Amino acid sequence: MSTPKLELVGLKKEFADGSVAAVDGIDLAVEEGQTLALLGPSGCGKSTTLNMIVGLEQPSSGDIRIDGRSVVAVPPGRRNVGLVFQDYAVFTSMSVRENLAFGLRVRGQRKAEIDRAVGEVAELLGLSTMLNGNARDLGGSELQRVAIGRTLVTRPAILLLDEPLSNLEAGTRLATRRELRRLQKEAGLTIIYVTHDQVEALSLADWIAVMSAGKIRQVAPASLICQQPDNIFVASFMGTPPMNLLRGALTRADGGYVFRKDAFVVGLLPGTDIGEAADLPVTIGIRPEEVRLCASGEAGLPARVLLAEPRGSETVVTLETGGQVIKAVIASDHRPTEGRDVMLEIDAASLVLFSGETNRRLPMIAELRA
Ligand SMILES: Nc1ncnc2c1ncn2[C@@H]1O[C@H](COP(=O)(O)OP(=O)(O)OP(=O)(O)O)[C@@H](O)[C@H]1O
Repeated sequence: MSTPKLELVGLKKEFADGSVAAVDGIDLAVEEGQTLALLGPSGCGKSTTLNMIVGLEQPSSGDIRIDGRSVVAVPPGRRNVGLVFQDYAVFTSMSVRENLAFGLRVRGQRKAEIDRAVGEVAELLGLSTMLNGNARDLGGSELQRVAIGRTLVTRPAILLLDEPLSNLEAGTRLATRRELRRLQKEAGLTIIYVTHDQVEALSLADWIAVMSAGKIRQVAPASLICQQPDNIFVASFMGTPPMNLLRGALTRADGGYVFRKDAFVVGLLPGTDIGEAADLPVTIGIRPEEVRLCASGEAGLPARVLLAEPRGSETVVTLETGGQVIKAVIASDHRPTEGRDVMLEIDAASLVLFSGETNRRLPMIAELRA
């Protein structure tokens, strides 16, 4: 296996005045050319992690390796890591060109080299026609691109982006997101992208690391993390709306198992062997996208529609079934009326089980079946 571009090993940060660790022993590897999103609620330790990678904060313990070499003792300017904050850090008294050239000029590079590097980065970021304009005349998206460009001209081995889109309004944010995606593909950069916005993380990153309370709860490909959360924290954090989580018990039935919570009963695939989980308390995870409303006359679980909230082509439906309240996401053209009785179907192969004791995912039923 190749050496990861960046590796965090048991990385920990305790601030002098705090009783809890802001970053509590995290392990993470990012391969060259990958974009990894560090995703988690406010205060979970994302920025502190970035600050340690770039060298603005010193770890309490653990190691940071770039290309296999520890950089903990290397001063920030020599780590070859670029950090872009949400506040653009652009000099509004300067032109775009001067802003882009700044980092190379302070390093004493020759004018010809600076011009070439600035030209390349401006081209990559779609700023070529704006080079002579003043930064104070730029809009939010352009300012953010200049901020990224100022970092890119120094050719960082790793680019760290800390909530780079959060100061932009919705329309500009979408456009800048597309620009970032293109940049990342064209320049083959290794990027760590900090955000609390999962839609942004899912659309920009190849891998997602979900953080809470200073710890990494799961690292998984963006395409898998919603379907296969490792634990209840990730299951309840990912997805809009997140997975329905019901705590109940498994009992054996007809050579397979059923999950029961009061009057809510759902069968698991017959013949599924979930070993130690049998007769133990479990939490079942039902993705809202896997709850289907049956056509009229079709048999299913009886339910009542409590609420139907359209959001464009999809509608989030809140249902009461067997004494439980669950959410379903269905196509808006099949939107049911509030208060109506319906039948629903839940695909047994899509259910996710968590141990009631450890809150960790038990082997996926779908995996066992494969
Ligand atoms: N310089 C500091 N001194 C003391 N505590 C700090 C310091 N910086 C951060 N913290 C604390 O460490 C924890 C993690 O903060 P951090 O800013 O890394 O989280 P975050 O996930 O980036 O949050 P946000 O999304 O709000 O920026 C918080 O409890 C915060 O109050």
